[in-house]
Amino acid sequence: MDVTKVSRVPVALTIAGSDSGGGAGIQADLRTFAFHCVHGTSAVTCITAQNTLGVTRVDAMPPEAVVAQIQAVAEDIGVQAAKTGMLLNKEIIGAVAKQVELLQIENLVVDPVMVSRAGAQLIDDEAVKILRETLLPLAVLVTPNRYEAQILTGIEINSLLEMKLAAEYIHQHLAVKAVLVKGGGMTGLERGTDVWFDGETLEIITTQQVDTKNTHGTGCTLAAAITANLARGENLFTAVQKAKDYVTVALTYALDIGKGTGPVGHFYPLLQI
Ligand SMILES: Nc1ncnc2c1ncn2[C@@H]1O[C@H](COP(=O)(O)OP(=O)(O)OP(=O)(O)O)[C@@H](O)[C@H]1O
Ligand SMILES: Cc1ncc(CO)c(N)n1
Repeated sequence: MDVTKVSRVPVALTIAGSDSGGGAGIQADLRTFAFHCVHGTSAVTCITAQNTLGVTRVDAMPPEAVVAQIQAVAEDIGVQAAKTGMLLNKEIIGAVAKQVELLQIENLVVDPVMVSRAGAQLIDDEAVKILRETLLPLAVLVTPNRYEAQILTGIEINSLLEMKLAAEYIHQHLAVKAVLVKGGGMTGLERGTDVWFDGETLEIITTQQVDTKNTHGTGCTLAAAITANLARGENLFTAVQKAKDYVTVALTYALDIGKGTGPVGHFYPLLQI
């Protein structure tokens, strides 16, 4: 039998927390990379005990362990694009930012995980400050949800207009190249509509609204799909548009598991083939 070797495969790195329930974090990211035929590598920042009902415990990794994982991947395998998710504390955020700079990791997507879907703040104010000062300036894109955009801007977001104002504010004041304010946490017509701003173009990115309660991991999945598309060489805006389409299909195939908010169906679109 002939042995076929894939000699060139794009590599993406996720720097994020583990979700024992398998719906968000590292688990969602690696499945999303795999769906996009991108080799997924990871640096685990924390271990969450989590299911569809919520998070019951979080254990942080030592920052040195996070650094060692990033270095092991970057120095040998190489990284075409990377994303950060739940970074948890200021020590891990600072250490990650330093490595991204040292190893010259380009195509960095920062999903600034700060608030749980239930509205609880996951990282303290000092960690938000370090994130703003050290990591955001290194990102090609930051993807806050409604609540994270509120924390980053101080603007209360209840409408599309306020999402636009927040996107403009984040670009102007936080030294990021581009921003996508996500609308999964909005109500009414804005639910599922995102706002993109790169300093020149403000775009409303929308697909059809999916009527499901099972939306766990949508944010991780979107950022991971953008990262995978960047690793494949897409330009940033196309990477975002394609990722938005992927999340919408994955939401359509969301899994009705557990008693709470189930995860999106990362591979279920394949069942159609
Ligand atoms: N019901 C829905 N219909 C269509 N798109 C949705 C829906 N809910 C979320 N989305 C989309 O999913 C993506 C993720 O946005 P969301 O605001 O849910 O992120 P998030 O709060 O960070 O997610 P999570 O914390 O659950 O991982 C966005 O593109 C958003 O528009
Ligand atoms: C580990 C982890 N990362 C990110 C999120 C946000 O969805 C979550 N719930 N858990």
